[in-house]
Amino acid sequence: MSKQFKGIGASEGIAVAKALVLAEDNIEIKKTKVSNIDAEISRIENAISKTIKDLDNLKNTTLEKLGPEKAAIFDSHKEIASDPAIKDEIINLIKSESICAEFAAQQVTNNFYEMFASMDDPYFKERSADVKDVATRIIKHILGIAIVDLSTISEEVIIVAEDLTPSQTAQLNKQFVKGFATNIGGRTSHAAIMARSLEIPAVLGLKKITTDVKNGEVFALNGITGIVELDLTDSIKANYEKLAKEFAELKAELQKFKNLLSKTADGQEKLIEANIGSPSDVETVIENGGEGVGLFRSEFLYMDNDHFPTEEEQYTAYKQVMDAMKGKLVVIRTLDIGGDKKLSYFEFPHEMNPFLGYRAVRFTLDRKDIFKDQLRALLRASAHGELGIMFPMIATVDEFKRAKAIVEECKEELRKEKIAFNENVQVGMMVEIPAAAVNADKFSKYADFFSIGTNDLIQYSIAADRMSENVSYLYQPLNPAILKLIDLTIKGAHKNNKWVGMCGEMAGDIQALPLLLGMGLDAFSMSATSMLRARALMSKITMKEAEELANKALATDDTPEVIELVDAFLATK
Ligand SMILES: C=C(OP(=O)(O)O)C(=O)O
Ligand SMILES: [Mg+2]
Repeated sequence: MSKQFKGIGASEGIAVAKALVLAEDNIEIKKTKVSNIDAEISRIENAISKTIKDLDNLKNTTLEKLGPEKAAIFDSHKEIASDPAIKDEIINLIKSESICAEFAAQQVTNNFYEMFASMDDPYFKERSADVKDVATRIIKHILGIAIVDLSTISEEVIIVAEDLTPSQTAQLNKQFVKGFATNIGGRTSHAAIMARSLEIPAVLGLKKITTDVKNGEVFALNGITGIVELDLTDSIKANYEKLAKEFAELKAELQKFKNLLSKTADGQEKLIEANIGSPSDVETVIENGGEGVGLFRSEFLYMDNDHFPTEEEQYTAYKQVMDAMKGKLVVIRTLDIGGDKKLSYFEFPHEMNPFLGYRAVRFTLDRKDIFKDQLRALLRASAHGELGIMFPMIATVDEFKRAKAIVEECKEELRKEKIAFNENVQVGMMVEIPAAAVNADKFSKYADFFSIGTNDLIQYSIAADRMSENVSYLYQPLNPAILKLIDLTIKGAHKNNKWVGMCGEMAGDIQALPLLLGMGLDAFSMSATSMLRARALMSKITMKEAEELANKALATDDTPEVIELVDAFLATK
């Protein structure tokens, strides 16, 4: 019998290969008293300069292999290695306690590590891994321990390790490293980000995979499901090999769609776009052939900050996205804060139901000062491409009109200040509250476009918290009641010749795609890695068959019937 372990699928793909288990760096360091203090100081100084040299080399190879953004990790490593505070503390400890350099280095870097690791903020938690990586390198240099170079691997393996440090991942050669499995780490750890850039399948957070699998043992890893399987029988192994081959073929097939327009089989053009949370996400959008950004969740600019970002700070971020998208439509949503999205520097009033409370446009309409900083930044960014400004959580026509009036007020200010902006910038709204969906034909008299936010629309329509496991059985995008609200929204927009997109997760759902096409959705905005699959499927569907399917689905009584219809339809594609 084979054995299965479940971890976090952090980078898609399937691999079957021999395990290369990396031994943990358990370097034993004794507290040794020394008499020659100067000699110890030169040992630490030499080790730090060797470390900095290594990091320069790693930065250069990463720059060549993965580009500037990934190489930047080694700048932060270099900052740690050359931090005078760390070096001075080590030297002071050597002097005050007359101890050896390695012990002092371990002591000081451990303090920094623990300080970062104990912070609540995930950013700093992850920086602790950087401190550890740099510290290990310095200590190995002090002790003259060889630093394993993973770039020399010359047979096909899956690397198994406690964690993979950024410097280790940067050395991996895709030709031989077929995957990696680690005890710790999650989807946002460095190892995960690197794995996705290198397109190496990875399963992280497997807890004790370094002891579960033996060095040299052939095992399988599925980066999509997060499953790792050991003690493979011949037939299970063959099945994984088949899946790996199919995955590789599918990926190659999808690449063909990268530079194609999104079209149905009968030539109806649509837009397939991406949702992003920060300017750095744009790179992946372009790599995956995105035809625009359908949702930039601007709240991340506010959440990753210690103050409300200024007009200038926001303008810089928005302009960066506009420039990178080179004239393709970029829809930026104004601040959608409140609910579960909190700010460290602002206290929201305590409410019984924060998701139904003071949030998003309800907050910005109340805090015109904060709203205007954002709107001015957005208008200024509109001069650099094709921008859509979008308001979240609009519930009434009056709210939309009030928000739009503030845009007009900002435009007037900018005109007076002779600051450039696009006079015809589109101003639209999210449809994520049932009241807006039901009356979409009224809203579309005023809004230039809609984007359906199904993540919230579903939870508000079915009264099922999108976060609750207990009621997840109710949270069904394919519920015919949800389809009816989507249909009303699309018809309501088209009645006044406005376009309508979708930026909730449902837009990237393969089962939903034929139905959305059939109902007439114009733009589909999803995670960047789902775009090519959606474009490929779209190319196989005619509008006529999609419309017939949607009509049948709208006439059903409940979700299982819709699923049955869609699955039968997809089986023919
Ligand atoms: C896209 C949406 O917004 P968010 O997930 O940010 O609430 C939505 O509600 O569908
Ligand atoms: Mg929402």
